[in-house]
Amino acid sequence: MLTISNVTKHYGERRVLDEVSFEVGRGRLTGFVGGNGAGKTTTMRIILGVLGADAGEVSLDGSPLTREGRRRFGYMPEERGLYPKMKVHEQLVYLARLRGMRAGVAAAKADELLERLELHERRDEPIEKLSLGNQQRAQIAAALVHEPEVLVLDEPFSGLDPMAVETVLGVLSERAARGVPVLFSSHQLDVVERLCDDIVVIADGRIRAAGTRDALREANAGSQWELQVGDDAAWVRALAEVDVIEFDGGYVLFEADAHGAQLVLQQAAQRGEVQRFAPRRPTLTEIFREVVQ
Ligand SMILES: Nc1ncnc2c1ncn2[C@@H]1O[C@H](COP(=O)(O)OP(=O)(O)OP(=O)(O)O)[C@@H](O)[C@H]1O
Repeated sequence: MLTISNVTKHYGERRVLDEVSFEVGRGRLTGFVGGNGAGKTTTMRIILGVLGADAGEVSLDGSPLTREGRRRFGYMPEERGLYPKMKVHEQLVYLARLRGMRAGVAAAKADELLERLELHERRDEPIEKLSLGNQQRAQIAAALVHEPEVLVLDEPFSGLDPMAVETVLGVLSERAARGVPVLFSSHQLDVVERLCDDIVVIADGRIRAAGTRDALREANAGSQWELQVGDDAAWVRALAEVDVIEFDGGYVLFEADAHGAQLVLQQAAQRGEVQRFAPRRPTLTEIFREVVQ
């Protein structure tokens, strides 16, 4: 497990990270979300050791990270930075070799990844000749080619079309399934919500929420409820204890306290078949709005 403990960072007088703590579990995809300037890139750079923290610690399985340990990390930086004139495959092999991989293994890994990321036909083209989406895939390949033990990716999905998002997600999920902690930042909350096991929300340099997706949705569930009955549910609108938000035939979304919700359930059961009754879980976008305020 990758553990970030009480990391604080200042730029001049400005505190851009304030006691940031969270964990990235093995075998899990963890989404790191926050608005522009929230502190995601700074945190990731500190994890990678590219930037020093003023205070706090990053450890892997309980041991503080060393320079040597970080060589086994895979990082896709925000500023990207492959060599524009170097051919895709050649570049991947070069990067893998820098991390100590033998030439033959590096070449095989590069081919395998290019195949997997559907970039194989471009293997001998210089990076600068690729479309932006394909450059992005090459960047992802560069972060993965040396079989890293930990993966940290800054906005890996930005600029990818929906098919490419699925392809990249497949590759990252495979790595996670092999026990690699995977942390990636994203502005695309719908993508994070769909893809991630765990979510970390940062705003103004402070962690506002962290945990499994389901636990976050549970914890931030308000007082909204959903009812689906076999017959018409118009009667719910007449109850004083309830505010109906949405109504469509047998479906009602309403707001009520626990007592009001029980009343609705009892009446629904007396009237006929209850097909579904549950608190409504908020979407990640709603949670995000709530916790960053
Ligand atoms: N080198 C620097 N010198 C001074 N301030 C910096 C520097 N790098 C980042 N900052 C500031 O630190 C804060 C956090 O920036 P950071 O890049 O970590 O945010 P982010 O969450 O990655 O944002 P984005 O989603 O826009 O990339 C911002 O207010 C930014 O202006």
